Amino acid sequence: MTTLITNIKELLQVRDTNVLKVSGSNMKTLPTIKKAYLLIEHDTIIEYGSMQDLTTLEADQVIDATGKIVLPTWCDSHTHIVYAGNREQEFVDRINGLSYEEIANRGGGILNSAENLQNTSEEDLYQQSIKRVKQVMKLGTGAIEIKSGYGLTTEAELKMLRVIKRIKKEFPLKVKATFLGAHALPKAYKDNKKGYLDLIINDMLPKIEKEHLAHYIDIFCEKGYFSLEDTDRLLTEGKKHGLTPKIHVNQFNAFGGIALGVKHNALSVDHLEELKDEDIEALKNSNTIAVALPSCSYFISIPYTPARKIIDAGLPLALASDYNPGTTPSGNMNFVVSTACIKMKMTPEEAINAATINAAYAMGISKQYGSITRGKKANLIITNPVPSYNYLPYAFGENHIDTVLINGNILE
Ligand SMILES: N=CN[C@@H](CCC(=O)O)C(=O)O
Ligand SMILES: [Zn+2]
Repeated sequence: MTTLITNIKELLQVRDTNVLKVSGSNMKTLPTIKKAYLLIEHDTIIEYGSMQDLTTLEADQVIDATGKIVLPTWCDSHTHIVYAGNREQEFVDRINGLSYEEIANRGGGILNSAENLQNTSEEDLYQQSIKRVKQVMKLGTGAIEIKSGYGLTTEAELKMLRVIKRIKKEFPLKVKATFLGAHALPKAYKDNKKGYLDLIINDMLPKIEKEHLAHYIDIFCEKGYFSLEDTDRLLTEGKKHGLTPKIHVNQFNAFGGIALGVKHNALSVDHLEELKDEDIEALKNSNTIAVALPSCSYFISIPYTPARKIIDAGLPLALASDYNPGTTPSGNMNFVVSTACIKMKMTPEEAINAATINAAYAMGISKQYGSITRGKKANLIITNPVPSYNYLPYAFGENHIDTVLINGNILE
């Protein structure tokens, strides 16, 4: 099966195979081809170029993209899209004056979602979660990382990871699974953090490895959750089971978690709403990418990750949704890109780079996803007719997507 897209107003993010992420001032450049075509064979991009160089219109399917922009689908490298129920009551509680921390201290927050999930069957959890997966695919997400972390018992963590595995099997988008057993201290271990970490290390990790349930290991390295010492121990143990670190860090407090992540060769350090100069220094000359989650800052009114400081220091930055029931009940990457431009002063070029090629890097898939490159997966967004790509983040809140293709197939 071949698909030819013709008359593309502008084809965005055209890259050579060897570009796996872009850093610093290079993020300001978004390579494009105006008046372009793109040819897909089965699930793969095989050719593209200027319309004037197109020699044949022969293909099983031709899509005329006159006036439209084509770009790679979003890669969402940080989500908690598998969860049960919602936390709309906490949303109202926060409007009425309670903070995220106060709600958590009352047994709400992550523990609230964990209780709900523990009482939800695997089938029900799957059904609730795939509604959101279908939604984000329509919004242009073609690859997604999904974390566990609302189970907090061996049984419930494995349930979450099996649901993620099933999503991976049943849906065409690329899925990477992350084990986040150390998301919060469950009630049963309120005064026994060591006991809970022992449970994760001695019981959960071997089972996860045996069933091949995760690629990455995460921990909420934060005051009131898990310390540097806990993080060091868990990441060391996780790596023994073949899991690469990707950690939640510097969301509310900066106390050295980024340097620790870099020490463990973490693929990404995520959140970074609080950032010190030494954190920036720690990231320099590392393979670890910073991931910002602007929808989380928006929803719970915390500072935005200082993107300018990160990029202007020559570092790469990725953007992700953080889709979860507590701090970000939205997986809309179009909103993430707009918000990064509006609130974090990222240029449209930087934001699109951050949500495609750099986001693919942050989930370890940039060899196959995140740019328009011969041989990469044909995961594409075709927009409605728009004046330019600047219009996409500019006219925020409006759906600019006409068609999404995943593995070369039009999403119905
Ligand atoms: N900060 C830790 N984890 C999630 C939120 C968890 C929750 O409140 O349910 C996050 O990334 O924002
Ligand atoms: Zn998160």
